[in-house]
Amino acid sequence: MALFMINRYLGEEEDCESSRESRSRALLAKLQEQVKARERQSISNTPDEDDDHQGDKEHKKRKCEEPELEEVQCKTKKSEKVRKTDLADEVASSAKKKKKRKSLSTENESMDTGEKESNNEKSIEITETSESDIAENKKTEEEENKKPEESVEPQISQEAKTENSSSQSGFHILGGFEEKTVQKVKRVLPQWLAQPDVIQRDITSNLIPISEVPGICPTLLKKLETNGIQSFFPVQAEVIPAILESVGSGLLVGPGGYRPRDICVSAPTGSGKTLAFVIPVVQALFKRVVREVRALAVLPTKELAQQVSKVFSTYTEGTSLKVVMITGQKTFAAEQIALSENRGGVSHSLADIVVATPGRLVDHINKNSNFSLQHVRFLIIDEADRMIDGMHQSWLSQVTKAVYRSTGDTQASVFKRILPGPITVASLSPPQIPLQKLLFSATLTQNPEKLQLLDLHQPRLFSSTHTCTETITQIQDTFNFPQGLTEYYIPCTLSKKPLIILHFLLRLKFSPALCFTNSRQAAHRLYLLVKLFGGVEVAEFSSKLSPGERQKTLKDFEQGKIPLLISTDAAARGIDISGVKCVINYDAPQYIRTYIHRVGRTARAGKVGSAFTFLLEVQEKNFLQMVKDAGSPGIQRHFVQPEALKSMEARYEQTLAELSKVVKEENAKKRF
Ligand SMILES: Nc1ncnc2c1ncn2[C@@H]1O[C@H](COP(=O)(O)OP(=O)(O)OP(=O)(O)O)[C@@H](O)[C@H]1O
Repeated sequence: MALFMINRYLGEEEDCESSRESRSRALLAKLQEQVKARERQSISNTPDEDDDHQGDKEHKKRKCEEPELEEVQCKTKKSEKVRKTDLADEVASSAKKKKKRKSLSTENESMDTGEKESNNEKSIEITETSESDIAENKKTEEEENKKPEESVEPQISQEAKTENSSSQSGFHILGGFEEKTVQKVKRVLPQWLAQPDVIQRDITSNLIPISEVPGICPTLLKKLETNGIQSFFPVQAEVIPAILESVGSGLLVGPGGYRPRDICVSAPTGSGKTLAFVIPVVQALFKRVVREVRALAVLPTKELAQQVSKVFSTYTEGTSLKVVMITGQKTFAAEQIALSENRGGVSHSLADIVVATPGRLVDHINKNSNFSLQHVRFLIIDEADRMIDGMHQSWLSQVTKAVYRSTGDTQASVFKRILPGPITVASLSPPQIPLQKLLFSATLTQNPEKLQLLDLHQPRLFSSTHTCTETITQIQDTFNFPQGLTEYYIPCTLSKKPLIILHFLLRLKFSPALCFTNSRQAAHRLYLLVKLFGGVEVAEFSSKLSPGERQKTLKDFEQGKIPLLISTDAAARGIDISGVKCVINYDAPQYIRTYIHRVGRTARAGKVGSAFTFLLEVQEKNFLQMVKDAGSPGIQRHFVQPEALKSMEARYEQTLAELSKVVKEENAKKRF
């Protein structure tokens, strides 16, 4: 029975060593045969002019082959790495002999020599004569790796060609200028990232009745039905049983006494990721006896924390489980009171589930001595890619410290927590409460280096973007877009942008519409312009508003009181506003992740929606390439006829004049 599993990142190098050695031996034998044949041939040949030349060639070839032979012999003995070093040594020693040399730096060279030189620009040496040896050594090395079974004949004739051409110029240029098929650099991902559990992207045709998903308790099934959930979305049907399975042995020990695997989920915007963690976490906590903070959900913004806290509260309602939100919306003291109480001189937790923003969470860890994370079983990181980017705040290391903080209690507790190290018999005894990380995002990075920052334990990935290692050639991450989303771009000029917005709202009745700008100033200016133009109710949403104002604005927009909401990226991530028919990127987003989250405010939960991006001529090429590379199913061109805007132009000019007055007034007010 396997006691534990060791994951190795073997990549493509797996088992290459022995096959390379046998290939090297085969090549060596062939080369030796070849040399003997030529020797025989040269003895039998009568010397005429051509033959002399041929003899010269043969001599040169042999000369060229000698290092090749040596090299191959070396190869049979040494590993790939050592061979590379030998080659480098040969280059160096040959270089010493020749004094005249030049250095040429070229990126093409690195492509030609494939993996070996793919990372850096290389310095290529140009010498008068014997660099051909080096070149041939290199070639042999390459060809040996590529097609070992081929005869050496083509190499030699190619060699002769190179020599002919070099004899005209007097020196050899190594690589770079011949047309060669360039090998694409393949990205090698660790197995858990390369082979995830696949989640279906199409929600509507993959709904699973809630009763068919195993392990959900009757209380929660009833609550789901009460909240209008008859079926689970694909991400929920996959992830809920996986989390429930990891708490199969109870809250205090992992399955079989081992630490459970961390779970990462990458699924499109609006695919129902929130319920995918709320349901299993709530069900797992039903079993708890003493109230302690056992689940901690961390989100990047107050609005998102509020949204998630609301879902937790819905499913814990009527139970003894308590949800507390710490985001800075209330005062620190008020949050302290909500988190714990002092009874008989001993602090008792009042929360089972804490939903927090990282800044406020760190404040409580450092300044609230009654706030304990020592019993946390689930650490939920929503919008995980954004949270990784915010890692410079070191919130995660502070949380980890707080989770494994020693109480100073010298009494040996059965469930004492120590920072987990490698799995050994000693480390498994006594068992301890495991900390399981649950990561969720629509744009989870596939960059192992970034994910490494989260210190994941044997992670398991659920992803709707299934990419197999063999096919991955690009470095950029690819993502899945919601099935019901139609993407458009609108070629336009700066001055026409506001008119097109008005045309969309007033004529085409594209509402409710959520319009994104790249800055607070731009959002405010556009808001003023549309308001002054008249004919459509409009509101703005940005960090300029107070949390209360932001909440009210979102509510009014959701209720249909405001058909157009102009926002910064403050509303781009995670915000779930039902019924948004259309997203307009008034300013094209700079990053693909921003684009995916912005357009993901529509076409949610299996519904349809459209996204329009205004593009200036200079932006078109790069933007369309970025969207294509990210895996977009296709972005269509939508052209707005200038005639369609004509009738609005006079009023628009007038509005612009009014706008400059209003802006001046506002600026003057700010000064006083
Ligand atoms: N099984 C379900 N049946 C019906 N509606 C659901 C179901 N699951 C989730 N929803 C609804 O789908 C909407 C989107 O869900 P949620 O906000 O969890 O998406 P998400 O994947 O977290 O999106 P984002 O990546 O943008 O944050 C919500 O309004 C939610 O109530």
